[in-house]
Amino acid sequence: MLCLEGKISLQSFLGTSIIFFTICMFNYYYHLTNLLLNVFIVSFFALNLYFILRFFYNKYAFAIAIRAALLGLLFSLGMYLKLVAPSNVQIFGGYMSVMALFHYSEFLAIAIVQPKQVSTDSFVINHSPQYTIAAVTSWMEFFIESYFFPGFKEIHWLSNIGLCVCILGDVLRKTAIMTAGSNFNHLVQCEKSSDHVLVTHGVYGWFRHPSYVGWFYWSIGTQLILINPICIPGYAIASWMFFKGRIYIEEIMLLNFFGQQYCDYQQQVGTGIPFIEGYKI
Ligand SMILES: C[S@@+](CC[C@H](N)C(=O)[O-])C[C@H]1O[C@@H](n2cnc3c(N)ncnc32)[C@H](O)[C@@H]1O
Repeated sequence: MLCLEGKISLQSFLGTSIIFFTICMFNYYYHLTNLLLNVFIVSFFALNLYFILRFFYNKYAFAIAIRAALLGLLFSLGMYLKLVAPSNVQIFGGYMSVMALFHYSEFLAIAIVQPKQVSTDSFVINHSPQYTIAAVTSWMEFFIESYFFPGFKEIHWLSNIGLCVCILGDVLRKTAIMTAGSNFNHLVQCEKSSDHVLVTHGVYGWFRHPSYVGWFYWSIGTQLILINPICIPGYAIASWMFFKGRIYIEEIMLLNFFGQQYCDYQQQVGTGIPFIEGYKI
């Protein structure tokens, strides 16, 4: 059974996705309004969402509902742009949908496996200042290049490869969360809880850090979608450095928790991210 927070988020995400996508498609097929007007209509509804949700939900539920609803709106707006925007902007629509789906499904996955710990942080929207700076930098690169070299952003087959990388990365990450279940936590745990067990089956039999492997490739995939020649290597290097540090710290804790059992696991299974060894005794 999905917890209350999960249900609220699902209703809000699906509600706005379906409503806005239907409005956009109706407009698109019957040529009722043009693209810019549609973007304006969706933005106007987004403002109204605030008041509608505030009316229905208490403060806590509202904080979840508004985030999920806005992500649903971003998801549907992205799909719409992918279909109807000028050719050099279409790929930004795909990027918007991928981002929205990733952040919403992070929340939903935690709501399923860790219902007692789910909070607005579970959307990982404001993961860290570096994450936000990286996102804004990639948007700037996209729009500058799309203005000066529009043809460059029309290599759709390349962008679609990025889309596939993102989908596979996200599926791997969510599979890892589901496999680890209540042992999974967005924050690296420094104290072992009594019910924490070492997971080594399923995707944890392929890689020691499958959710990081998925996130690593997903992050590079987002830049491939945007065909951002500067951010593609930039994201690869930044993500690699981030996960190298994260895995090192996490494995010190895991060795403390599970001792020889974790040592044996390290011998049998690699981290999954190229050239990252983890912490070895
Ligand atoms: C954000 S999760 C990441 C899990 C793992 N590194 C991955 O990439 O799938 C971090 C939490 O998972 C726990 N964890 C990591 N690997 C684990 C494993 N194989 N079995 C059980 N718990 C694990 C850690 O103790 C930490 O609190």
